[in-house]
Amino acid sequence: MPDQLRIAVPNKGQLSEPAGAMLHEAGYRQRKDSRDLVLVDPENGTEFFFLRPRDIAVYVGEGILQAGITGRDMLLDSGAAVEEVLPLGFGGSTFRFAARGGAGMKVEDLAGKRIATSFAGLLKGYLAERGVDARVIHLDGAVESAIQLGVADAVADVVSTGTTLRNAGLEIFGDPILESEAVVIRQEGAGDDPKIEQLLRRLRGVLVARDYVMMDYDVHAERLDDAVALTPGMEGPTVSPLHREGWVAVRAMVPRRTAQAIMDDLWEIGARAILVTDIYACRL
Ligand SMILES: Nc1ncnc2c1ncn2[C@@H]1O[C@H](COP(=O)(O)OP(=O)(O)OP(=O)(O)O)[C@@H](O)[C@H]1O
Ligand SMILES: O=P(O)(O)OC[C@H]1O[C@H](OP(=O)(O)OP(=O)(O)O)[C@H](O)[C@@H]1O
Ligand SMILES: [Mg+2]
Repeated sequence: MPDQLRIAVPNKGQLSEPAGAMLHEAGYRQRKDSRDLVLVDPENGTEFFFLRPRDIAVYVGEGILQAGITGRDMLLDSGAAVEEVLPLGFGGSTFRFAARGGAGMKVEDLAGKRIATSFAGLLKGYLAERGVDARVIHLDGAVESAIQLGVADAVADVVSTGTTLRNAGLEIFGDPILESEAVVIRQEGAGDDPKIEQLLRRLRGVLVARDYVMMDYDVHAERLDDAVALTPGMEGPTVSPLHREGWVAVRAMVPRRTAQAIMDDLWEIGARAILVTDIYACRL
């Protein structure tokens, strides 16, 4: 079926489960068995290919698959002809330098040193941009052992909580090399594709449904302007008359993160019957 949309999804690792969950929330079928390599979703005219996150940019860059989900760090490391089209808000990490604890190493000290990493392309690009002449030692993983074992003087690695580096007796130094998260990628310069646009609209809908809640409340009409200032909504809140004289009902989307604080403020201006509900899905 030539007009099927073909999408690459991480088959394992940190991005696999959250990527599957997000696609599921966006209305796509997801695999039941984590060993499945392909999943056909005929209702949505889409095929999902489960691949190593590191390889996804290659498949998309070669034009074999029309879009993929991978980490921004992996996309930049690959050097493939792909572009980021939508950040997805999970798989967040930073890519950082680290050295032996107490060594007090600085980025300027890296000249002439050996730096171990699994992201050689990304690191070489960063060093070249800053004119730092260091030797990059490319390892497949477990980079945090490289200093202890004497193969490198510093490492550049993925950091989330920092526990892995700390446990290896290493200390972060310098500014973050990169802030990464899971992203949707497409081939560079690929033209408009209505099926991709639909996928992106669905995923944006999931992001909004995760980040926002629906708030309903009643307030005296005299305080409506103050209330609207607290809950401006997307295009302005819906305001409906209430049977009770002088009162109105208001409905607006608000950020989930600040919902409790907004309820406190609404209460202060006399709003009552304040209700918050989840948004199951949306298209803005
Ligand atoms: N602890 C973490 N927390 C959040 N995101 C992470 C973490 N570790 C890695 N990532 C991100 O997840 C993406 C994929 O990394 P992952 O570690 O799953 O792949 P990998 O290292 O190639 O696979 P494996 O760990 O199975 O060898 C990268 O973009 C990375 O930034
Ligand atoms: O800062 P932290 O919270 O400790 O997380 C960072 C670690 O997580 C990832 O490892 P992963 O579990 O993917 O194992 P890997 O080394 O096999 O990639 C990454 O490669 C770091 O080593
Ligand atoms: Mg890993």
